[in-house]
Amino acid sequence: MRPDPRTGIATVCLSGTLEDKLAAAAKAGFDGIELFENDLLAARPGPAEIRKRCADLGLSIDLYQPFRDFEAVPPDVLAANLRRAEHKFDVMAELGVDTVLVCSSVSPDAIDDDDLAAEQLHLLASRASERGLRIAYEALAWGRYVNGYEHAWRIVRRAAHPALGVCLDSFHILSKGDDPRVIRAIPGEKIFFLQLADAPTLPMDVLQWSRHHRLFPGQGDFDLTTFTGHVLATGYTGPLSLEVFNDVFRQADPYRASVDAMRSLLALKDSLGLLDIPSAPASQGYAFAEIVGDSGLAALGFTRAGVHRTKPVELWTQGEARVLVNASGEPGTIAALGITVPDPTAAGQRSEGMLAPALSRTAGPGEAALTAIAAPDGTQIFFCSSDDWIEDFVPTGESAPAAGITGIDHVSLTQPFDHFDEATLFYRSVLGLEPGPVTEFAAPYGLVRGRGVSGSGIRLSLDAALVRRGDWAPAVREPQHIAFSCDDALASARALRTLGARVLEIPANYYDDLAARTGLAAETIGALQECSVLYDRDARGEFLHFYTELAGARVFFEVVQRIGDYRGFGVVNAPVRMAAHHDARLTSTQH
Ligand SMILES: O=C(O)c1ccc(O)c(O)c1
Ligand SMILES: [Mg+2]
Repeated sequence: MRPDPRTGIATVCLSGTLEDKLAAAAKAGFDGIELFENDLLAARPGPAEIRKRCADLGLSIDLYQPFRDFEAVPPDVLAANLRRAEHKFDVMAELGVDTVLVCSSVSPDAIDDDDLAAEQLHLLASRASERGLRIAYEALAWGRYVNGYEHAWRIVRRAAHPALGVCLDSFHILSKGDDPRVIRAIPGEKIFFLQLADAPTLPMDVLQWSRHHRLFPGQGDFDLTTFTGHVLATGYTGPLSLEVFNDVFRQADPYRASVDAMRSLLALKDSLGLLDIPSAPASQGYAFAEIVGDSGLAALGFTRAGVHRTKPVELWTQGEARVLVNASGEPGTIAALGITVPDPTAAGQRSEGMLAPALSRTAGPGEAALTAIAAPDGTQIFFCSSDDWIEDFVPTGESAPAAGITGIDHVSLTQPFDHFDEATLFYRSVLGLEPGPVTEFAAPYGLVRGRGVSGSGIRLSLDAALVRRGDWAPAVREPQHIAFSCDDALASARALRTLGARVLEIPANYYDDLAARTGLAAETIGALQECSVLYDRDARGEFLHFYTELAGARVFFEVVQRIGDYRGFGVVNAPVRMAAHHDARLTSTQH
């Protein structure tokens, strides 16, 4: 195995005072930091004291940043810039940091002349090296003349000073679509620093994109595994350091954000084969989903198959679908998911390696001891091997008429907006689920962002309200739901009605539009409408689905039929579903 690179995080990623940021980064296990100048300027302790604070916390200060608008300027500006630099060098000496990031100029004073830039950077590097310091030159994607890393490297090569190298920042390189393979042509010892950031693909101004929408690796659309692989292939031995400007992270609890950040580097290292932990479990699907409170599952054709030996929990089954109904806990929530994996111990070790909080469980004598972890939204995830856990339930011998439900298709978990990206990365890194595309839609009370994460037998749909809501929107959290699979949605909808289930009624307007949109035969539309079944299709197949009204305070059920290889979740229909649920909620509270 290759040597394990050190980890770093820029203080600009985190919220709070500099002291808060340092404490959080150290507690999350980072080896070092990039000290962002503004964080130093606003701090009460002086540079020497900060140096000591970092040393006490076991953090090295790996980079001082940024130094702006230095190169390729007229002589009078150069003199002022060198004066400015000497002052920074004094501060760096006190801090005990040896590398300063110089980002490419955005100044109107700058001149489009690589020779001049090289000459002046050479001068700066000589001044730095007299004091044992180094200059890492970074091309900002919006630099006035230098805005690509190959250009920055050409200038560094031309300057030919041992104290001058490049700083590579994945955002500036990948946001512009530059080819990262050329990195391999740079000698590792000339890469003085590596900054890592992911981002969603957004067709917008690159400066705004960079300053507000960066994400930790694995949360966005960039391929950071390949990118980092190129950098490590050069022999680069510096830290993998995160530089993520993100409005949400900058308001978040800095420790929680630091753990999320550290998880992103662990997952990145894992994807590069640099981590010695078990790989993500090859799950075989849902063992169970657990809800709290009265569920109305009987009307869905479920049988109360067992009662737990020691806990107030019932096992309800239909086909391969198994739902645990827990009488204790916060009513109307999805409390837990059970996932069948080949090796629960290995899955637990991986979870621990990815910083997932382990839950301690009390198993009675002879009961299955399940490995459990907590997802960011508090949902408990149990790793089950085979179906041993079912032995914990005493069979009731009851049986009830079924409604064609065959299993659990997916579970939809509503996320607090601020933890949406954290949740995606959590499921990706801990369970190996692959995120699908991000979708956004206008729901009755605002925009909602949704994203599916799925892999071997497990599908989760995550969604979050896009902006914080004011007084107008109802003060309820969006409900969560379990979607069951079936082979014939129309037949199941009819069976459920017969059993007395409250199927969510869909307005006629929806079916008018559906006819126009799909060209489905009138009889088909009529049957869908009669059963309040919604419809979607993609290039791979079709999707028929319907919903129940809210069963508890925050839980409802969906029944879905996938035809062909349809991979989505019927997101186009979500606004209609949400409006219908809201209607149903109003109607039930008025009665
Ligand atoms: O947005 C900026 O100004 C900025 C500063 C320093 C960096 O390393 C960077 O990538 C961007
Ligand atoms: Mg940068």
